[in-house]
Amino acid sequence: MKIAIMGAMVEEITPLLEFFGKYETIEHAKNRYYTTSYKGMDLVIAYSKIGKVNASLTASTLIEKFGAQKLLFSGVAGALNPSLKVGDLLVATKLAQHDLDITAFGHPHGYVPEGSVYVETDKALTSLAKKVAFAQKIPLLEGIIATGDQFICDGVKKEWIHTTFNADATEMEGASVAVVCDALNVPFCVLRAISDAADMDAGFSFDEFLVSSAKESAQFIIAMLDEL
Ligand SMILES: Nc1ncnc2c(CN3C[C@H](CCSCCOCCO)[C@@H](O)C3)c[nH]c12
Repeated sequence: MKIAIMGAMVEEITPLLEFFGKYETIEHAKNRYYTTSYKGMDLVIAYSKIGKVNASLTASTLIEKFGAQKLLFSGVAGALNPSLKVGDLLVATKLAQHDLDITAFGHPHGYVPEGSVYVETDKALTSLAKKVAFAQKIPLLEGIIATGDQFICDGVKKEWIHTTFNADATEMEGASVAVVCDALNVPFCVLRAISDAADMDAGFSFDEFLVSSAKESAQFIIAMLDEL
């Protein structure tokens, strides 16, 4: 079984590379792909760089070039749900693009013809995440993620995304990974640890908690590998 583990920023995969210790590095399309093996599984690890376009390229490459049969995304996110605090873990049940907008033609936010507002994650992977959380007595929220090519750092935009998509968290890559995995029929999950509240203090909070929250998400992903 070949499993891809993907992040957007180097900080989101560094904890993984440190855990696995030794790996091969393959350069491709201005990206680096790290291959290793773990408990009989072939792993390919990469960070895409920030944003939906970068994430789409990396997710596609992980599947089409490296043959990933499942894809796990690990990273951080901004909280939209007021009950989510820095360090809390969220596993996505479905994801939408909050900045995809052809509402001028009567379509809902996040929708384009032949598409859908939401893409659902793999139910088996989501329930595996819940099982791991239960076993480790870690609170894990199952929720909706709204993705867009913007770092959200003001209350008005935060509330608009929260309300429009009933979203629990926001980030900049998950929904594009979802579209790619759905189109290529690869089971995927998106796991995020909260780094900020997507409000006016988000930049400072993100800077302070990126590394610790990224590590939390990565450690949870490793715990999921042990149960895969
Ligand atoms: N509130 C928020 N709004 C949108 N996304 C997020 C995310 C999730 N990731 C972090 C990173 C955005 C941060 S850019 C930082 C650049 O620093 C580079 C140093 O200059 C991008 O990959 C999405 C955490 N909080 C968010």
